Amino acid sequence: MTLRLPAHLSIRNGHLVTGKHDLVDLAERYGTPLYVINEDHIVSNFERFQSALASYYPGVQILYAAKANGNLAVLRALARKGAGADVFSSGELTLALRAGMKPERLLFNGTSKSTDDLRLAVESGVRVSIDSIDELNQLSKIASEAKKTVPIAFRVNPALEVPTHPKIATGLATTKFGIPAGEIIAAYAAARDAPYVIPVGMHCHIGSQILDVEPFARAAAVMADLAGEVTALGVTLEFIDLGGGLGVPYHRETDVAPTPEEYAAAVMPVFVEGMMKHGISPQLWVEPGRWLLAESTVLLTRVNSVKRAFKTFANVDAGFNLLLRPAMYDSWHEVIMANKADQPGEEKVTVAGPICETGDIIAEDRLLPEPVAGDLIAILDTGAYGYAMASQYNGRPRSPEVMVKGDHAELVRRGETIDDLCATMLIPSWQQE
Ligand SMILES: Cc1ncc(COP(=O)(O)O)c(C=O)c1O
Ligand SMILES: N[C@@H](CCCC[NH3+])C(=O)O
Repeated sequence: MTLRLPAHLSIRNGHLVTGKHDLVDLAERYGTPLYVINEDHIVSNFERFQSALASYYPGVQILYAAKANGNLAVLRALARKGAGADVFSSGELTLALRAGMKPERLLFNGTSKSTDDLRLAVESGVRVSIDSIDELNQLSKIASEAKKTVPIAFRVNPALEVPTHPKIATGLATTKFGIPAGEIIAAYAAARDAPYVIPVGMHCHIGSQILDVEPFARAAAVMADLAGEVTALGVTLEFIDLGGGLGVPYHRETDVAPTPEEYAAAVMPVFVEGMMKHGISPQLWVEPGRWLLAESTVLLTRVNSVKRAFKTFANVDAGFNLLLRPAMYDSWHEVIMANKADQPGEEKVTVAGPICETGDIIAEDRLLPEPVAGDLIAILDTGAYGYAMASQYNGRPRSPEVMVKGDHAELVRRGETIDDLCATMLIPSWQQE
């Protein structure tokens, strides 16, 4: 089996290597489990995504979906290239600002923002994507008290079916996301009349891990039509945000994933024609997360023991505490024996995590070199929604993250310790005698 490896990975002296860095050496140096992020790969993905779109339309702004991995080093790598961010909480908003992103390039998304969230949005000068009329009224009140005008967008629910896992399809009529397209004009009219908010944008996001470009083109058409209607209402749209969602080929042998160029070729003519038809030229914003990050990162995990019982289990030190996707969405991640990367697969191996749950299986029945305790397994394509969804379940401190760039390799998040597990806990007074 020859896998199509992500561009930053190669095999040298039998070891899996990212850029110039031997992953077996990095695991020795930093211990396992360990996330290893390749910054060069992220930056080159960013540049490629941006130029694919910019070749059709001048005002393109990429807002990285910070939920994919909110590490400051990742945000900063992208901020230095001019990225903004889609932020979905006060935490993500603050991280993006601390990473150096400009407030006017941040869109504060979310279906359920608290009063504190809305206050922070007003204070920090970001754009806010509003998800209901109730939220519009709350924001208007808070902004009026602060006497500060807030630029807003509405999140449109375009009622589109998309081919992806039902848990990550966000543009269906029945999901919790957005305002139905049929009610959007009334929402802009309300915003136009509400004090201290100014409608300047329109937002949608139809779902994630979408491997077909056609739904994105349909969403662009819906948005262009609505933009025409909103403009007729007297609103000046400064941006239209088509969200993220472009998928990656997790099944590296079989998945056919659209490139950013194919995405652009499907979406941009629809978008550009719509803008010309309505005589407007807002910026185009997009919010990729997975496409920028997924392939940049491997999760290294050590084999603690091997058990041959019914099937061959390689019991490793990373489970769904560190990579939830297989347990949550039955997701597929390729696994490679990083210390035997040039050896052929000989045995069907099930890579099982250390968590006390039957579902804690990272990869099932994969042809790998015969495993022994001490082997190092690399789980590929774990840069998006990997560490970001990690937990301390089963009393397991979260792993470190290392970033590599050219010759450099440095920790960008230290590993938690067992003391960290207790650090936020308090013993109640009645237990202290
Ligand atoms: C509002 C919003 N924007 C962008 C994204 C990023 O999606 P993806 O990582 O699939 O590009 C998401 C996640 O699905 C999202 O909810
Ligand atoms: N967490 C999901 C993606 C969610 C996208 C956010 N709306 C995944 O791992 O695939």
